[in-house]
Formats: sequence, C-alpha cells, structure tokens
Amino acid sequence: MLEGKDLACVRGERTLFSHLNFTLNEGELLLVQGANGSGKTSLLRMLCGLLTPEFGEILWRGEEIGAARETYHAEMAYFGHAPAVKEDLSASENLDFSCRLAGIPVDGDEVKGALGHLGLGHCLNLPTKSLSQGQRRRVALARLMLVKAKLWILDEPLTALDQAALQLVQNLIGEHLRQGGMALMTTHQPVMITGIVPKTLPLTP
Ligand SMILES: Nc1ncnc2c1ncn2[C@@H]1O[C@H](COP(=O)(O)OP(=O)(O)OP(=O)(O)O)[C@@H](O)[C@H]1O
Repeated sequence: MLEGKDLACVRGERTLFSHLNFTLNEGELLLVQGANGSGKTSLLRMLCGLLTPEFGEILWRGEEIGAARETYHAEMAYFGHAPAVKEDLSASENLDFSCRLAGIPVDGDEVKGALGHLGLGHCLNLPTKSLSQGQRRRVALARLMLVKAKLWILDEPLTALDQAALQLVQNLIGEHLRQGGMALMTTHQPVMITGIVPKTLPLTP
C-alpha cells in the first residue's frame, strides 16, 4: 500500500496543500485533481522522492519511502510531465536504453511488442525527434509495459493523445490494475476505464 499522511507542500512563499491524506491499494486508481498550479506535479515529485514534503510522510508498505528507497524505486515507475525521451535515439533504442538504465533486461521482441501495442509499430526505427508530440509521449508510455512496476505514478499521461491512443493508454492502465497494480495520476481529461471506479484526491490549500 502507498500512503500519504498529513502531507504539506510549500513552494516559494505559497502553501500549495496541507493536511493531505490518501491510501492506494492493489487494483486501485487515484486521480489527483486540481487547477493549474495547485501542486499536482509537486505532489507526484514528492511521491517519487524528488521533493521533500514540508510536513507529513509517505509510506510504501508501511515504511517511509526514504528508508524503503531501494525496494520502493524497484517497484515504482514514473511518467513525468515532460516525458524523458532522447531525441537522437529511435523509439526502440529509447526503450532499450531506459530499461537497461533501470537494470531491466529486455529483448528486441519485447520492445517491438510494447511499441506496437501503443500503435507505434510503423516507426520503431525512426529518430524520436522526427515523431509528433503524441507519438513521443506514447514511446515514453510504452516503457510502463516493460518495467513491470507495481506502482505507476503518471503525470498527465493522456495529454496530446488522439482518440485511439487515449483508449489504448486507458486500456493499458486498466490491465495493470486488474493484474493487481496500482496507479496514481493527474489529468485534466475525463478518465474512463472499464470496471474501474477511480478514487479522487482534490488538492486545495
Ligand atoms: N522550484 C519552484 N520554486 C517555487 N515555486 C515553484 C517551483 N516549482 C513549482 N513552483 C510553483 O508551484 C505551483 C504548483 O506547481 P505544480 O507544477 O505542482 O502545479 P500543477 O498542479 O501540476 O499545475 P498544472 O496543472 O499546470 O500542471 C506553481 O505555482 C509553480 O509556479
């Protein structure tokens, strides 16, 4: 279980949120909601250990994430606001590279399968810089299929996707949850995943 207890976030002079509590269990989806600038990305960065809460604690399987760092990072995958893809590498090289960097061995067929699943089968070997924004985001999202993490932390994974890709990515999240995974995400779009009723976490100061 992932648990946030009495969390507060201050950026500059502003308290973005305080007294924030949530739990996330296997099979659950938590939608972090709030206006632009309310602190959604800041919260996700906290959950990844990239930002220290002003107050409160974040627990993974009952242990504070700093103390459980190694286990936690092995079980968590983060899809950032600006997806990390290297422009000069092809779609398949990007996936291969990022999985190796994370210590996850993948073979060419797995990479091809993940990219094909997200509708990128026809541009496996093109340099990422020649792909559209939506296609680049799909390359970064395809990584989720390979890293086999229990917890997905997704910052606006639905942005810039066309209707077909929206469906594919929501199906991917649904499949992850049905297999006992957990997901926490931000989005400004409606989320419709068959059989899943998301929990919501509104951010207010
Ligand atoms: N390093 C920083 N120093 C000071 N303020 C910051 C810093 N990083 C972010 N902020 C401020 O914190 C606020 C929240 O930013 P954040 O990116 O978490 O919001 P958000 O809810 O994800 O917004 P959006 O919906 O636009 O993506 C913003 O007002 C932003 O300017």
